[in-house]
Formats: sequence, structure tokens, C-alpha cells
Amino acid sequence: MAEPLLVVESVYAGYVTDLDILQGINFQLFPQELVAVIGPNGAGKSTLGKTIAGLLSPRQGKITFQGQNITQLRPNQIVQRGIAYVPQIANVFRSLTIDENLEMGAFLRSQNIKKLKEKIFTAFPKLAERRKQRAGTLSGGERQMLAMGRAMMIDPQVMILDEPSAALSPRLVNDIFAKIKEINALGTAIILIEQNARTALGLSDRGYVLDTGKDKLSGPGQVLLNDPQVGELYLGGGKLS
Ligand SMILES: Nc1ncnc2c1ncn2[C@@H]1O[C@H](COP(=O)(O)OP(=O)(O)OP(=O)(O)O)[C@@H](O)[C@H]1O
Repeated sequence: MAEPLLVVESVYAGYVTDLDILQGINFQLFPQELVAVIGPNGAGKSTLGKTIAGLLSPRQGKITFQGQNITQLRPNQIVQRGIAYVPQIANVFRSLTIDENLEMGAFLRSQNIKKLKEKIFTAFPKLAERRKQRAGTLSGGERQMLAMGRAMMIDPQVMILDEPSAALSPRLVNDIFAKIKEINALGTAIILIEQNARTALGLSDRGYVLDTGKDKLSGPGQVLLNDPQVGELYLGGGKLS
């Protein structure tokens, strides 16, 4: 089996002194994998994403990317290494056009901007049609696509998507998930943080179920879907599918 791209080992992290939200969490991501992170409200899913992205500093434990210790790197250094984080809210510059938003995403690159932009417009034709339109005028689904497109401007090895389906209509949720699959198929490894547990596990290679800041369960998406323990954590018993 290939070496993991990203390894989170026994990480503790939190927002306020003496309160650990992540409590010794372990997580691995292999090259080109699509991994879902699911779990009840407040389990620490977003906190895991933010900690990998460097927005929170681990108090204990280690994070390794491509064999190098990135535990104490700043967010900009982590982006530079090739890990892009797409937050759940406020993930685009509303007063800038689509074109400008994409160019801001490429601030760490001086070349290939045009090529990357074309690649993103091929993936998201709706954005291409409206490239001169301000992001604030886009629908929720379009804004989510723009946020993903902007993250793609650094040509990342890993994309962390924090609840991309939040607040979208069911039809748009399907569109977003289809795009996530496409981006993953082009070679980007993806960490998909989701409330929408069934769908996320259904399209992922593997999944992690978080509970009170720990990796309670992990395994292939389909195996977790059929695991009665997973159903128990969410639905008070029974299978997820
Ligand atoms: N900026 C913050 N400051 C203080 N506490 C926070 C902050 N952000 C999150 N928390 C707390 O950390 C805990 C975990 O939150 P987190 O957002 O990681 O959970 P989650 O699993 O993503 O939940 P949800 O599915 O509801 O988004 C919660 O108790 C939350 O109140």
C-alpha cells in the first residue's frame, strides 16, 4: 500500500485554555483518496479540518504531510505545501467578481494562472459564463463551486471541504457532490467534512466517524454505511442505509 499523504497522530487541540475539542485524534489520508469525516454536531469535524489547515495549533500530537512534520506551520505555509481549506461560510469575496476571486486564490503562484483558471472553468462551466459577475450575486451552490474553484487555484494535493452541502437544496447537493467526485478523479485527495453522512460515506473511499474529538470508527465508506454502530451514533439504532 502507498505511504499516507497526510497523517494526524494523537492530536489534541481546542479554542480556549484547558478545553480540548480534539482529544487524541488519529486520521490518515492516502494519495488521491476521498475520505469522509462525519459525526454528531459538535464532534470536532470542523476543528479537525481547521487544525490540519493550521488555523488551530495542536497542543499535543503530530501532523505529517508527505513525510514532513507540519504540526506547527502557519496556515499560509500549509497552503504553500499544497493543502487547501474551503471553510463552510464566508468562503468567497462577495464584492469581487468570479475572475477576481479565482485570481486571489492564486496569490501564491506567479505562473500558470491562466491555465489553472481554464481548468476550473472547464470543471465549473457556470462560473465561466459569469466570470465578470460579483460573487455576492451568486446562488449558494454557485458560491460553493467558486470557493472550491478558488482552492483549486493553488493546484492542491489535498482539499479540505468543510460541509460543502450546508444550506443547499437537494438538487444542488447532488451537483456539488458530483463535482467533488470529478475533482477527486482528477487526482486531488479530498477530506470531505459532512453532516450529510449517508451521501458522504456513499461516495467516499473511506470514512471516519468522530465522537467527542476522537476517531471513534473508521473504514471503507460502504462498510461504515452498513455498520449498526454508525447508525447508533446518528439515529439511535439501525443501519444508515
Ligand atoms: N471558534 C470557536 N471558539 C470556541 N469554541 C468553538 C469554536 N468553534 C467551535 N467550537 C466548539 O468546538 C466544538 C466542536 O465544534 P466543531 O465545529 O468542530 O464541530 P463539528 O463536528 O464540525 O459540528 P457541526 O457538525 O455542528 O458543525 C463545539 O463544542 C463548538 O462549540
